[in-house]
Amino acid sequence: MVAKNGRRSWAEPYKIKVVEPLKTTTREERRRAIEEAGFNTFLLRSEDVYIDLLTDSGTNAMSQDQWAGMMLGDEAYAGSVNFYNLERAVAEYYGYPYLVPTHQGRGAEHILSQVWIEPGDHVPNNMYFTTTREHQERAGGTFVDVIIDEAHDPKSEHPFKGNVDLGKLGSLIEEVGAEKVPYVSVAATVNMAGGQPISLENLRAVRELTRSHGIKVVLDATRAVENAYFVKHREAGHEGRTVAEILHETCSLSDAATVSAKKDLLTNIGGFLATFDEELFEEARALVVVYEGLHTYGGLAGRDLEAMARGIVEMVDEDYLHSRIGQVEYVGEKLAEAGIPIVRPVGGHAVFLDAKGFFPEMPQDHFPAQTLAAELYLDSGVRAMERGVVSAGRNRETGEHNYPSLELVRLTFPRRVYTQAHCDVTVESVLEVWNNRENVRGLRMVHEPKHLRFFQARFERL
Ligand SMILES: Cc1ncc(COP(=O)(O)O)c(C=O)c1O
Ligand SMILES: N[C@@H](Cc1ccc(O)cc1)C(=O)O
Repeated sequence: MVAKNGRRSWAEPYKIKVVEPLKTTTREERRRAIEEAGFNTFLLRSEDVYIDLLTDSGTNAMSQDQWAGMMLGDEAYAGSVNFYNLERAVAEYYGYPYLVPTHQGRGAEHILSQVWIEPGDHVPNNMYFTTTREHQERAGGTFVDVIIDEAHDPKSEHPFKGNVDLGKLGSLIEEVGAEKVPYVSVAATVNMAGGQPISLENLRAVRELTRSHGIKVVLDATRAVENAYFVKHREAGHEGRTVAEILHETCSLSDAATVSAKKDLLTNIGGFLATFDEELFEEARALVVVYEGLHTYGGLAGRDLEAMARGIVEMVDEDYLHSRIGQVEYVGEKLAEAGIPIVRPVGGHAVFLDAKGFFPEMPQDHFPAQTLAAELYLDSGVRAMERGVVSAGRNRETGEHNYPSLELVRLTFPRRVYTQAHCDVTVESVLEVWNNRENVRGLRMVHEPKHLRFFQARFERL
Protein backbone atom coordinates (compact mmCIF):
# COMPACT_ATOMS: atom_id res chain seq x y z
CA MET A 1 0.00 0.00 0.00
CA VAL A 2 1.30 3.45 -0.87
CA ALA A 3 -0.15 6.64 0.61
CA LYS A 4 -1.14 9.70 -1.38
CA ASN A 5 2.25 11.34 -0.84
CA GLY A 6 4.06 8.21 -2.00
CA ARG A 7 5.04 7.02 1.51
CA ARG A 8 5.13 3.27 1.94
CA SER A 9 5.04 3.37 5.73
CA TRP A 10 1.69 3.52 7.53
CA ALA A 11 3.13 6.11 9.93
CA GLU A 12 0.43 8.25 11.50
CA PRO A 13 -0.34 11.57 9.73
CA TYR A 14 -0.82 13.30 13.13
CA LYS A 15 0.99 13.71 16.43
CA ILE A 16 -0.08 13.27 20.04
CA LYS A 17 -1.18 16.37 21.99
CA VAL A 18 -3.06 14.97 24.98
CA VAL A 19 -2.25 11.69 26.71
CA GLU A 20 -4.26 9.38 28.92
CA PRO A 21 -2.15 7.31 31.34
CA LEU A 22 -2.45 3.53 31.20
CA LYS A 23 -2.25 1.30 34.24
CA THR A 24 -0.16 -1.86 34.24
CA THR A 25 -1.14 -4.77 36.49
CA THR A 26 0.41 -7.98 37.82
CA ARG A 27 -0.75 -11.40 36.66
CA GLU A 28 -2.23 -11.99 40.13
CA GLU A 29 -4.29 -8.76 39.86
CA ARG A 30 -5.48 -9.79 36.42
CA ARG A 31 -6.43 -13.27 37.65
CA ARG A 32 -8.63 -11.69 40.32
CA ALA A 33 -10.12 -9.21 37.84
CA ILE A 34 -11.05 -11.80 35.20
CA GLU A 35 -12.53 -14.14 37.81
CA GLU A 36 -14.62 -11.29 39.20
CA ALA A 37 -15.70 -10.55 35.63
CA GLY A 38 -16.89 -14.15 35.18
CA PHE A 39 -14.29 -14.65 32.40
CA ASN A 40 -16.16 -12.14 30.26
CA THR A 41 -14.03 -9.26 28.96
CA PHE A 42 -17.16 -7.06 28.68
CA LEU A 43 -17.44 -7.25 32.47
CA LEU A 44 -13.87 -6.09 33.22
CA ARG A 45 -13.40 -2.57 34.55
CA SER A 46 -11.50 -0.57 31.98
CA GLU A 47 -9.05 0.66 34.64
CA ASP A 48 -7.86 -2.96 34.93
CA VAL A 49 -7.10 -3.09 31.19
CA TYR A 50 -3.71 -2.21 29.71
CA ILE A 51 -4.34 -2.15 25.94
CA ASP A 52 -8.04 -2.05 25.16
CA LEU A 53 -8.83 -3.87 21.91
CA LEU A 54 -12.39 -4.75 22.89
CA THR A 55 -13.90 -2.54 20.22
CA ASP A 56 -13.38 0.30 17.77
CA SER A 57 -16.78 1.65 18.74
CA GLY A 58 -16.76 5.07 20.41
CA THR A 59 -13.15 4.53 21.47
CA ASN A 60 -11.63 6.79 18.81
CA ALA A 61 -9.39 9.80 19.51
CA MET A 62 -11.05 12.96 18.23
CA SER A 63 -9.05 15.61 16.41
CA GLN A 64 -8.41 19.19 17.54
CA ASP A 65 -10.99 20.31 15.00
CA GLN A 66 -13.60 17.97 16.44
CA TRP A 67 -12.84 19.12 20.00
CA ALA A 68 -13.04 22.75 18.88
CA GLY A 69 -16.43 21.93 17.35
CA MET A 70 -17.60 20.52 20.70
CA MET A 71 -17.35 24.08 22.08
CA LEU A 72 -19.74 25.23 19.36
CA GLY A 73 -22.50 22.89 20.51
CA ASP A 74 -25.86 24.57 20.07
CA GLU A 75 -27.77 22.87 22.87
CA ALA A 76 -31.21 23.92 21.71
CA TYR A 77 -34.02 21.40 22.07
CA ALA A 78 -35.17 22.03 18.51
CA GLY A 79 -33.40 23.06 15.32
CA SER A 80 -29.80 23.07 16.59
CA VAL A 81 -27.33 24.52 14.13
CA ASN A 82 -25.21 21.39 14.57
CA PHE A 83 -28.03 19.22 13.20
CA TYR A 84 -28.02 21.23 9.99
CA ASN A 85 -24.22 20.97 9.76
CA LEU A 86 -24.54 17.20 10.08
CA GLU A 87 -27.40 17.02 7.59
CA ARG A 88 -25.26 18.90 5.07
CA ALA A 89 -22.22 16.65 5.64
CA VAL A 90 -24.31 13.46 5.29
CA ALA A 91 -25.84 14.77 2.05
CA GLU A 92 -22.45 15.74 0.66
CA TYR A 93 -20.39 12.67 1.57
CA TYR A 94 -22.97 9.84 1.75
CA GLY A 95 -25.46 11.40 -0.66
CA TYR A 96 -28.67 10.84 1.34
CA PRO A 97 -30.97 13.88 1.44
CA TYR A 98 -32.99 12.73 4.48
CA LEU A 99 -31.40 12.30 7.92
CA VAL A 100 -32.73 11.04 11.25
CA PRO A 101 -30.10 11.18 14.02
CA THR A 102 -30.11 8.47 16.72
CA HIS A 103 -28.10 7.96 19.89
CA GLN A 104 -26.10 5.17 18.20
CA GLY A 105 -26.38 2.59 15.43
CA ARG A 106 -28.84 0.26 17.10
CA GLY A 107 -31.28 3.18 17.58
CA ALA A 108 -31.39 3.51 13.79
CA GLU A 109 -31.70 -0.29 13.35
CA HIS A 110 -34.61 -0.33 15.75
CA ILE A 111 -36.53 2.39 13.91
CA LEU A 112 -35.83 0.99 10.45
CA SER A 113 -36.90 -2.54 11.51
CA GLN A 114 -40.12 -1.21 13.05
CA VAL A 115 -41.01 0.70 9.90
CA TRP A 116 -40.10 -1.80 7.20
CA ILE A 117 -40.50 -5.30 8.72
CA GLU A 118 -43.89 -7.02 9.18
CA PRO A 119 -44.28 -10.22 11.23
CA GLY A 120 -43.62 -13.19 8.91
CA ASP A 121 -41.13 -11.32 6.72
CA HIS A 122 -37.67 -12.67 5.84
CA VAL A 123 -34.63 -10.41 5.92
CA PRO A 124 -31.55 -11.56 4.00
CA ASN A 125 -28.23 -10.27 5.37
CA ASN A 126 -24.58 -10.70 4.40
CA MET A 127 -23.97 -12.54 7.68
CA TYR A 128 -25.56 -11.56 10.97
CA PHE A 129 -24.61 -8.71 13.20
CA THR A 130 -25.83 -9.12 16.77
CA THR A 131 -27.85 -5.92 17.20
CA THR A 132 -29.07 -5.83 13.59
CA ARG A 133 -30.46 -9.36 13.77
CA GLU A 134 -31.97 -8.75 17.22
CA HIS A 135 -34.00 -5.78 15.92
CA GLN A 136 -35.04 -7.63 12.77
CA GLU A 137 -36.29 -10.56 14.85
CA ARG A 138 -38.01 -8.34 17.42
CA ALA A 139 -39.96 -6.75 14.58
CA GLY A 140 -41.18 -10.24 13.60
CA GLY A 141 -38.68 -10.92 10.81
CA THR A 142 -36.65 -14.05 10.17
CA PHE A 143 -32.96 -13.48 9.62
CA VAL A 144 -31.47 -15.31 6.61
CA ASP A 145 -27.73 -15.46 5.94
CA VAL A 146 -26.95 -14.93 2.24
CA ILE A 147 -23.23 -14.23 2.40
CA ILE A 148 -20.88 -16.21 0.11
CA ASP A 149 -19.55 -19.48 1.58
CA GLU A 150 -15.96 -18.18 1.60
CA ALA A 151 -16.92 -15.79 4.42
CA HIS A 152 -17.35 -18.75 6.74
CA ASP A 153 -13.87 -20.06 6.00
CA PRO A 154 -11.12 -18.23 7.93
CA LYS A 155 -8.46 -19.48 5.50
CA SER A 156 -10.10 -18.32 2.26
CA GLU A 157 -8.17 -15.41 0.71
CA HIS A 158 -11.20 -14.12 -1.23
CA PRO A 159 -10.70 -10.33 -1.46
CA PHE A 160 -14.42 -9.58 -0.96
CA LYS A 161 -15.65 -12.03 1.65
CA GLY A 162 -18.50 -9.64 2.41
CA ASN A 163 -20.15 -10.35 -0.95
CA VAL A 164 -23.75 -11.50 -1.16
CA ASP A 165 -24.29 -14.92 -2.76
CA LEU A 166 -26.77 -14.00 -5.49
CA GLY A 167 -27.82 -17.64 -5.82
CA LYS A 168 -28.78 -17.81 -2.13
CA LEU A 169 -30.62 -14.49 -2.39
CA GLY A 170 -32.47 -15.56 -5.53
CA SER A 171 -33.53 -18.88 -3.97
CA LEU A 172 -34.84 -17.15 -0.87
CA ILE A 173 -36.96 -14.76 -2.95
CA GLU A 174 -38.30 -17.68 -4.96
CA GLU A 175 -39.02 -19.74 -1.86
CA VAL A 176 -40.85 -17.17 0.31
CA GLY A 177 -42.01 -14.69 -2.35
CA ALA A 178 -40.77 -11.17 -2.97
CA GLU A 179 -43.63 -9.66 -0.93
CA LYS A 180 -42.18 -11.36 2.18
CA VAL A 181 -38.75 -9.78 1.67
CA PRO A 182 -38.97 -6.07 2.55
CA TYR A 183 -35.29 -5.39 2.03
CA VAL A 184 -31.83 -6.89 1.80
CA SER A 185 -29.57 -5.83 4.63
CA VAL A 186 -26.04 -5.32 3.34
CA ALA A 187 -23.18 -4.50 5.69
CA ALA A 188 -20.03 -2.76 4.46
CA THR A 189 -17.69 -4.00 5.90
CA VAL A 190 -18.92 -7.25 7.48
CA ASN A 191 -17.99 -7.17 11.15
CA MET A 192 -18.61 -10.81 12.11
CA ALA A 193 -16.83 -12.16 9.01
CA GLY A 194 -13.63 -10.38 10.04
CA GLY A 195 -14.18 -6.81 8.85
CA GLN A 196 -14.38 -8.04 5.25
CA PRO A 197 -15.51 -5.76 2.40
CA ILE A 198 -18.21 -6.16 -0.23
CA SER A 199 -17.27 -5.23 -3.81
CA LEU A 200 -19.10 -2.53 -5.73
CA GLU A 201 -19.70 -5.03 -8.51
CA ASN A 202 -21.52 -7.32 -6.09
CA LEU A 203 -23.54 -4.48 -4.59
CA ARG A 204 -24.60 -3.42 -8.09
CA ALA A 205 -25.71 -6.98 -8.83
CA VAL A 206 -27.73 -7.08 -5.58
CA ARG A 207 -29.37 -3.83 -6.64
CA GLU A 208 -30.26 -5.24 -10.08
CA LEU A 209 -31.66 -8.46 -8.70
CA THR A 210 -33.80 -6.79 -6.05
CA ARG A 211 -35.03 -3.94 -8.22
CA SER A 212 -36.91 -6.30 -10.49
CA HIS A 213 -38.75 -7.68 -7.41
CA GLY A 214 -39.46 -4.33 -5.76
CA ILE A 215 -37.20 -5.23 -2.81
CA LYS A 216 -35.25 -2.43 -1.13
CA VAL A 217 -31.57 -2.39 -0.20
CA VAL A 218 -30.45 -1.14 3.21
CA LEU A 219 -26.80 -0.52 3.79
CA ASP A 220 -25.23 -0.92 7.22
CA ALA A 221 -22.78 1.88 6.43
CA THR A 222 -21.12 1.81 9.85
CA ARG A 223 -17.70 1.09 8.29
CA ALA A 224 -18.55 2.01 4.67
CA VAL A 225 -15.49 4.27 4.44
CA GLU A 226 -13.18 1.38 5.32
CA ASN A 227 -15.10 -0.66 2.74
CA ALA A 228 -14.51 2.05 0.12
CA TYR A 229 -10.80 1.99 0.93
CA PHE A 230 -10.71 -1.75 0.17
CA VAL A 231 -12.64 -1.26 -3.05
CA LYS A 232 -10.08 1.30 -4.15
CA HIS A 233 -7.16 -1.01 -3.37
CA ARG A 234 -8.62 -4.42 -4.30
CA GLU A 235 -11.27 -3.99 -6.99
CA ALA A 236 -10.12 -3.53 -10.57
CA GLY A 237 -11.06 -0.20 -12.12
CA HIS A 238 -11.32 1.81 -8.91
CA GLU A 239 -7.64 2.51 -8.20
CA GLY A 240 -7.79 5.99 -9.72
CA ARG A 241 -10.85 7.15 -7.77
CA THR A 242 -11.00 8.81 -4.38
CA VAL A 243 -12.42 6.97 -1.38
CA ALA A 244 -14.98 9.77 -1.11
CA GLU A 245 -16.23 9.06 -4.64
CA ILE A 246 -16.45 5.33 -3.94
CA LEU A 247 -18.36 5.97 -0.71
CA HIS A 248 -20.83 8.10 -2.61
CA GLU A 249 -21.39 5.43 -5.22
CA THR A 250 -21.77 2.72 -2.56
CA CYS A 251 -24.58 4.64 -0.90
CA SER A 252 -26.23 5.44 -4.23
CA LEU A 253 -26.84 1.69 -4.64
CA SER A 254 -29.06 1.61 -1.53
CA ASP A 255 -32.42 3.02 -0.47
CA ALA A 256 -31.34 3.77 3.07
CA ALA A 257 -28.49 3.33 5.52
CA THR A 258 -28.14 2.75 9.23
CA VAL A 259 -24.90 4.02 10.71
CA SER A 260 -23.14 3.72 14.02
CA ALA A 261 -21.17 6.97 14.00
CA LYS A 262 -18.91 5.56 16.72
CA LYS A 263 -16.73 3.92 14.04
CA ASP A 264 -15.91 5.62 10.69
CA LEU A 265 -16.97 9.06 11.94
CA LEU A 266 -14.21 9.19 14.58
CA THR A 267 -16.50 10.14 17.46
CA ASN A 268 -17.33 8.71 20.87
CA ILE A 269 -21.12 8.50 20.42
CA GLY A 270 -23.79 8.89 17.75
CA GLY A 271 -25.62 7.25 14.91
CA PHE A 272 -28.19 7.90 12.22
CA LEU A 273 -30.67 6.59 9.71
CA ALA A 274 -30.33 8.25 6.32
CA THR A 275 -32.33 7.66 3.18
CA PHE A 276 -33.40 8.65 -0.32
CA ASP A 277 -36.94 7.48 0.50
CA GLU A 278 -39.25 10.27 1.61
CA GLU A 279 -41.91 7.92 2.95
CA LEU A 280 -39.42 6.06 5.15
CA PHE A 281 -38.11 9.40 6.35
CA GLU A 282 -41.57 10.58 7.40
CA GLU A 283 -42.28 7.37 9.32
CA ALA A 284 -38.84 7.28 10.94
CA ARG A 285 -39.19 10.90 12.02
CA ALA A 286 -42.48 10.04 13.67
CA LEU A 287 -40.90 7.13 15.57
CA VAL A 288 -37.62 8.77 16.57
CA VAL A 289 -39.50 11.14 18.86
CA VAL A 290 -40.91 8.12 20.71
CA TYR A 291 -37.65 6.27 21.27
CA GLU A 292 -34.70 8.66 20.92
CA GLY A 293 -35.63 12.35 21.09
CA LEU A 294 -36.70 15.15 18.79
CA HIS A 295 -35.87 14.59 15.11
CA THR A 296 -33.16 17.26 15.15
CA TYR A 297 -31.15 15.69 17.98
CA GLY A 298 -32.12 12.01 18.23
CA GLY A 299 -30.80 11.51 21.77
CA LEU A 300 -27.53 13.38 21.17
CA ALA A 301 -26.19 16.69 22.42
CA GLY A 302 -25.58 19.44 19.85
CA ARG A 303 -21.84 19.08 20.45
CA ASP A 304 -22.00 15.37 19.53
CA LEU A 305 -23.74 16.22 16.25
CA GLU A 306 -20.97 18.72 15.51
CA ALA A 307 -18.23 16.16 16.23
CA MET A 308 -19.96 13.80 13.80
CA ALA A 309 -20.24 16.48 11.09
CA ARG A 310 -16.53 17.26 11.38
CA GLY A 311 -15.61 13.57 11.63
CA ILE A 312 -17.28 12.96 8.26
CA VAL A 313 -14.85 15.35 6.60
CA GLU A 314 -11.85 13.68 8.28
CA MET A 315 -12.90 10.07 7.71
CA VAL A 316 -12.27 10.13 3.96
CA ASP A 317 -8.75 11.57 4.29
CA GLU A 318 -6.68 8.93 2.54
CA ASP A 319 -3.48 9.44 4.54
CA TYR A 320 -5.48 8.82 7.70
CA LEU A 321 -7.11 5.72 6.17
CA HIS A 322 -3.76 4.40 4.95
CA SER A 323 -2.45 4.57 8.49
CA ARG A 324 -5.63 3.21 10.08
CA ILE A 325 -5.89 0.14 7.84
CA GLY A 326 -2.07 -0.16 7.75
CA GLN A 327 -1.90 -0.51 11.52
CA VAL A 328 -4.41 -3.36 11.56
CA GLU A 329 -2.60 -5.02 8.66
CA TYR A 330 0.74 -4.66 10.49
CA VAL A 331 -0.55 -6.65 13.45
CA GLY A 332 -2.19 -9.24 11.20
CA GLU A 333 0.94 -9.77 9.13
CA LYS A 334 3.15 -10.14 12.22
CA LEU A 335 0.83 -12.76 13.66
CA ALA A 336 0.53 -14.60 10.35
CA GLU A 337 4.33 -14.65 9.92
CA ALA A 338 4.60 -16.28 13.36
CA GLY A 339 2.15 -19.00 12.28
CA ILE A 340 -0.80 -17.82 14.37
CA PRO A 341 -4.15 -18.83 12.85
CA ILE A 342 -6.03 -15.66 11.91
CA VAL A 343 -8.87 -14.81 9.55
CA ARG A 344 -7.47 -14.02 6.10
CA PRO A 345 -7.28 -11.53 4.51
CA VAL A 346 -6.83 -9.08 7.39
CA GLY A 347 -9.96 -6.91 7.69
CA GLY A 348 -10.50 -3.20 8.23
CA HIS A 349 -11.08 -2.67 11.93
CA ALA A 350 -9.63 -5.76 13.56
CA VAL A 351 -7.49 -8.86 13.44
CA PHE A 352 -9.51 -11.98 14.23
CA LEU A 353 -7.78 -14.93 15.90
CA ASP A 354 -9.12 -18.35 14.99
CA ALA A 355 -9.80 -19.95 18.39
CA LYS A 356 -10.47 -23.36 16.80
CA GLY A 357 -6.88 -23.20 15.53
CA PHE A 358 -5.62 -22.52 19.07
CA PHE A 359 -7.68 -25.27 20.71
CA PRO A 360 -8.55 -27.84 18.03
CA GLU A 361 -9.64 -30.44 20.61
CA MET A 362 -11.88 -28.13 22.65
CA PRO A 363 -15.62 -28.70 22.03
CA GLN A 364 -17.41 -25.53 20.90
CA ASP A 365 -19.68 -25.64 23.96
CA HIS A 366 -16.59 -25.21 26.13
CA PHE A 367 -16.34 -21.78 24.49
CA PRO A 368 -12.88 -21.72 22.87
CA ALA A 369 -13.01 -18.04 21.87
CA GLN A 370 -14.29 -16.90 25.27
CA THR A 371 -11.44 -18.93 26.80
CA LEU A 372 -8.83 -17.44 24.47
CA ALA A 373 -9.93 -13.86 25.18
CA ALA A 374 -9.62 -14.54 28.93
CA GLU A 375 -6.14 -16.08 28.48
CA LEU A 376 -4.93 -13.07 26.53
CA TYR A 377 -6.12 -10.71 29.24
CA LEU A 378 -4.47 -12.88 31.90
CA ASP A 379 -1.18 -12.83 30.03
CA SER A 380 -0.81 -9.10 29.41
CA GLY A 381 -3.91 -7.06 30.22
CA VAL A 382 -4.82 -6.83 26.51
CA ARG A 383 -8.60 -6.90 26.23
CA ALA A 384 -10.18 -8.57 23.19
CA MET A 385 -13.73 -9.76 22.36
CA GLU A 386 -15.31 -13.17 21.84
CA ARG A 387 -16.98 -13.58 18.44
CA GLY A 388 -18.07 -17.20 18.43
CA VAL A 389 -20.77 -19.39 19.91
CA VAL A 390 -21.48 -17.03 22.83
CA SER A 391 -22.07 -14.11 20.45
CA ALA A 392 -24.19 -16.26 18.14
CA GLY A 393 -26.77 -16.91 20.90
CA ARG A 394 -29.50 -19.53 20.72
CA ASN A 395 -31.84 -20.62 17.97
CA ARG A 396 -35.22 -18.97 18.74
CA GLU A 397 -37.15 -22.12 17.84
CA THR A 398 -35.07 -25.02 19.19
CA GLY A 399 -33.40 -23.21 22.09
CA GLU A 400 -30.06 -24.83 21.11
CA HIS A 401 -26.84 -22.82 20.85
CA ASN A 402 -26.26 -21.48 17.34
CA TYR A 403 -22.91 -23.01 16.39
CA PRO A 404 -21.22 -20.60 13.95
CA SER A 405 -18.42 -22.00 11.82
CA LEU A 406 -16.29 -19.02 12.86
CA GLU A 407 -15.10 -19.21 16.48
CA LEU A 408 -13.05 -16.04 16.74
CA VAL A 409 -11.40 -13.58 19.08
CA ARG A 410 -11.36 -10.02 17.81
CA LEU A 411 -8.41 -7.66 18.40
CA THR A 412 -10.16 -4.42 17.48
CA PHE A 413 -8.23 -1.23 16.88
CA PRO A 414 -9.64 2.11 18.02
CA ARG A 415 -8.84 4.85 15.51
CA ARG A 416 -5.85 7.13 16.17
CA VAL A 417 -5.34 5.71 19.68
CA TYR A 418 -2.52 3.17 19.96
CA THR A 419 1.10 3.24 18.78
CA GLN A 420 3.23 0.68 16.97
CA ALA A 421 4.82 -0.30 20.31
CA HIS A 422 1.34 -1.16 21.65
CA CYS A 423 0.86 -3.29 18.54
CA ASP A 424 4.14 -5.10 19.23
CA VAL A 425 3.17 -5.81 22.86
CA THR A 426 -0.11 -7.24 21.63
CA VAL A 427 1.62 -9.52 19.14
CA GLU A 428 4.07 -10.73 21.81
CA SER A 429 1.21 -11.57 24.14
CA VAL A 430 -0.70 -13.54 21.49
CA LEU A 431 2.50 -15.53 20.82
CA GLU A 432 2.91 -16.25 24.53
CA VAL A 433 -0.65 -17.57 24.77
CA TRP A 434 -0.11 -19.61 21.59
CA ASN A 435 3.02 -21.20 23.07
CA ASN A 436 1.13 -22.21 26.23
CA ARG A 437 -2.09 -23.26 24.51
CA GLU A 438 -1.82 -26.92 25.46
CA ASN A 439 -2.37 -26.25 29.17
CA VAL A 440 -5.61 -24.34 28.74
CA ARG A 441 -9.02 -25.64 29.90
CA GLY A 442 -12.35 -24.36 28.57
CA LEU A 443 -15.25 -22.70 30.36
CA ARG A 444 -18.79 -23.44 31.54
CA MET A 445 -21.53 -20.80 31.29
CA VAL A 446 -23.06 -20.11 34.70
CA HIS A 447 -25.19 -17.06 33.92
CA GLU A 448 -26.95 -16.48 30.63
CA PRO A 449 -28.93 -13.29 29.97
CA LYS A 450 -31.98 -13.53 27.69
CA HIS A 451 -30.89 -10.99 25.07
CA LEU A 452 -27.47 -10.42 23.43
CA ARG A 453 -26.05 -12.78 26.03
CA PHE A 454 -22.38 -12.19 25.20
CA PHE A 455 -22.46 -8.76 26.88
CA GLN A 456 -23.26 -10.03 30.38
CA ALA A 457 -22.85 -13.84 30.45
CA ARG A 458 -20.66 -15.27 33.23
CA PHE A 459 -18.41 -18.32 33.11
CA GLU A 460 -16.31 -20.59 35.34
CA ARG A 461 -13.31 -22.70 34.50
CA LEU A 462 -14.05 -26.33 33.76
C1 LIG B 1 -21.66 -3.46 11.67
C2 LIG B 1 -22.36 -2.84 12.84
N1 LIG B 1 -23.64 -2.50 12.74
C3 LIG B 1 -24.29 -1.94 13.76
C4 LIG B 1 -23.71 -1.71 14.98
C5 LIG B 1 -24.52 -1.12 16.08
O1 LIG B 1 -24.02 0.13 16.44
P1 LIG B 1 -24.02 0.72 17.92
O2 LIG B 1 -23.04 -0.04 18.75
O3 LIG B 1 -23.61 2.14 17.72
O4 LIG B 1 -25.41 0.59 18.46
C6 LIG B 1 -22.36 -2.07 15.13
C7 LIG B 1 -21.72 -1.91 16.44
O5 LIG B 1 -22.44 -2.09 17.42
C8 LIG B 1 -21.67 -2.65 14.04
O6 LIG B 1 -20.39 -3.01 14.14
N1 LIG C 1 -20.47 -2.34 17.11
C1 LIG C 1 -19.51 -2.36 18.17
C2 LIG C 1 -20.11 -2.55 19.57
C3 LIG C 1 -20.75 -3.88 19.74
C4 LIG C 1 -19.96 -4.97 20.06
C5 LIG C 1 -20.48 -6.25 20.05
C6 LIG C 1 -21.78 -6.43 19.67
O1 LIG C 1 -22.23 -7.71 19.48
C7 LIG C 1 -22.62 -5.36 19.45
C8 LIG C 1 -22.09 -4.08 19.48
C9 LIG C 1 -18.48 -3.40 17.81
O2 LIG C 1 -18.59 -4.07 16.84
O3 LIG C 1 -17.51 -3.52 18.49
